[in-house]
Amino acid sequence: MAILLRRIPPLRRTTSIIKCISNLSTVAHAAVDGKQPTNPNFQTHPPLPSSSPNATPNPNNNPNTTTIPPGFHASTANLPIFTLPTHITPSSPTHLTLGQALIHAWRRDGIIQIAMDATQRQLWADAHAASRAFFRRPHAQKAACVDDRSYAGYIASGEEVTDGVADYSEVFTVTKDLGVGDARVRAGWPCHGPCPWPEDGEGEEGEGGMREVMGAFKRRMGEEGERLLGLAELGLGVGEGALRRYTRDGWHHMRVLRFPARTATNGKGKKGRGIGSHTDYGLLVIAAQDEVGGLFIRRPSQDEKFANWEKSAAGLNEDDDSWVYVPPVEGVHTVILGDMMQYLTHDYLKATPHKVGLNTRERFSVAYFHEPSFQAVVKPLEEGCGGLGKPAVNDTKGIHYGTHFTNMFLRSYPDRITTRRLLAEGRCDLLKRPELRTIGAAPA
Ligand SMILES: O=C(O)CCC(=O)C(=O)O
Ligand SMILES: [Fe+2]
Repeated sequence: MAILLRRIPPLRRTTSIIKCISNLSTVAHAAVDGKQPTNPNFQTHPPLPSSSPNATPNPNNNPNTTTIPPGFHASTANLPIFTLPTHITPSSPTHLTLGQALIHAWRRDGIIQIAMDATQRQLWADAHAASRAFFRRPHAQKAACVDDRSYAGYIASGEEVTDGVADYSEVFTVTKDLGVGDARVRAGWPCHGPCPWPEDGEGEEGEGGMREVMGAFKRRMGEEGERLLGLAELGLGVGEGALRRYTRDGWHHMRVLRFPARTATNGKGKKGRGIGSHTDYGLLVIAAQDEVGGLFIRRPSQDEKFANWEKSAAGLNEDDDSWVYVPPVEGVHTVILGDMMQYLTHDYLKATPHKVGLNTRERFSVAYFHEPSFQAVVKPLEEGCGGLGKPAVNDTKGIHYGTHFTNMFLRSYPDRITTRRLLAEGRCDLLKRPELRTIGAAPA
């Protein structure tokens, strides 16, 4: 189906200062924006095809401003919904056009929506139910789900810190589930260890438990992540595998999140703030949210410069008015970009700053992070690839993803047992070892 080329609806005002932006076509968008995000170092990317395969306008067509959390002033996004093919064929003109449309949408909006298929809808329903059941457990049971080698497991409301302020999110993090016998765990690799599932030690067989449900959800998200990267390679014109070479043995992880109602917090954070403004670390963040609403993003802008791997982008512009509210749309995943995508593409695709506000009711979401391997040294894509042109910085050293991930988790969880053990045992030094830099590292 085609993206409809239509006139932008007039800006509508609701009781609060909510602007309605239609993102249904490049032409319409340019009318709002007046400009496409550009980097003077790069050639202009081909324009978004006016009719793009596999993209439908949001059937709501009226962006749902009614779910915006109280106290927030923001535009409301009305994003097209893309449908992904089951397999990517690099020689397919249709897939090329779709890849270009995705790249354009990310550069324009900072976020895209992907239609869930029937299996994904079921997996999300199961994950949502398992999440509700987990967070309903007594605090002592949840708090027991920690491990001092990995960052997997429970994070209480107020335990995570973004830009020095406690987040009200309550989280169950899923990282690669590695037993204590695993060679990497035995060698003390930072962040490597078991995932402490709530059903462990409860004598259940595990069927239908959190491990199984979240595992199935995560695997399916992983397939979607690979398809999206395949399409992104086509859309960027960077050659098959230019992005996916990093995701072999990817350090994919997931955050299962609950946000309390704004009136039901424990007082450790800031009123109405669920998670502060931040960018995430890797390539893609694929997320599902329930019907409550709370996610805000910032669209890419030439005026906003940040590089989270050099200097924390957390808290950036958190309280200004230029945020875009992403209303929940049933049956879609949203996909935003992470730091490594920004670095790889020399800022052509920027990491998407986002934050979460607390609503009048509790909210549940799951964010899946499609990442490079922990051992990957990520290098900017080569000069001359597709529309990328000349890198802004001649950077040949690259970024070791495992180090970036570890730094981000040390910063977010200063008091966690995992952080204390990691620092006490001086295990960050291991991150420099050649066996932790086996993908994309310069030959010794
Ligand atoms: O809840 C959401 O929609 C986003 C959560 C998020 O930003 C995160 O977990 O990093
Ligand atoms: Fe995030």
